[in-house]
Amino acid sequence: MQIKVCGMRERENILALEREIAPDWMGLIFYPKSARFVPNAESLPKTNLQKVGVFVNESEEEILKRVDEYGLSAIQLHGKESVEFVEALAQSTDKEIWKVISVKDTIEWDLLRGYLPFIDKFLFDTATIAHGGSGKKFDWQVLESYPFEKGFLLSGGLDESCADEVLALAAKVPQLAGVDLNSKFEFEPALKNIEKLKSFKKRLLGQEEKPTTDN
Ligand SMILES: O=C(O)c1ccccc1NCC(=O)[C@H](O)[C@H](O)COP(=O)(O)O
Repeated sequence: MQIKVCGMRERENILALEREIAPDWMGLIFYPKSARFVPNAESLPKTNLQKVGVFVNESEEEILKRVDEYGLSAIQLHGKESVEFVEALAQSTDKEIWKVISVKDTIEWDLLRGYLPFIDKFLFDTATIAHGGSGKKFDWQVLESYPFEKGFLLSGGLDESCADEVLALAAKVPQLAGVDLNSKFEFEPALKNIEKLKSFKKRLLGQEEKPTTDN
């Protein structure tokens, strides 16, 4: 099960994330209206973490510029990007492309089919006017009918208490490849609580120490 920690920006916090959590992915948000917006590359520390850039209805030119500038390994499209847009982007880059699906109540699976040849993952997040970072969960039951082989990430309001529920869903839907953690693990926007992340990771990956008994 992969872990993505999204909305990182602060130098020492990123270094602590790498040292203490070593997630599979670190998300950098390039949507100017987000409170977690990353304005420039200079303030970020050097890190070996794989970076995914989060974009909302951004132009291909701007996305590719950020890919080079920030050394992104993946591109997360978090707006209303069409299949045609994603196809063109896939022809211009060898980086992973993740398409976000914003979930209200139901998902029309057939509408997603067109993205499949051009993306590496779907990411399911809660629909919100701000596009992301809502801290709200959607009803994960809709994912139980996920019809594709392609892996996906689960996002939207995940918190410390979710680990068992995530594992239960993964047992039913093995395409669930990982989780995306954000606002429920923050002291303030873009400043993550490393201890909370640590305890969630232990629970999710089954490394939690079991209490010992005396007999
Ligand atoms: O987090 C933001 O501020 C944000 C704003 C606009 C578009 C995307 C944004 N975040 C992208 C993510 O992938 C978040 O991790 C995802 O929305 C879940 O956030 P949360 O509900 O806070 O766990």
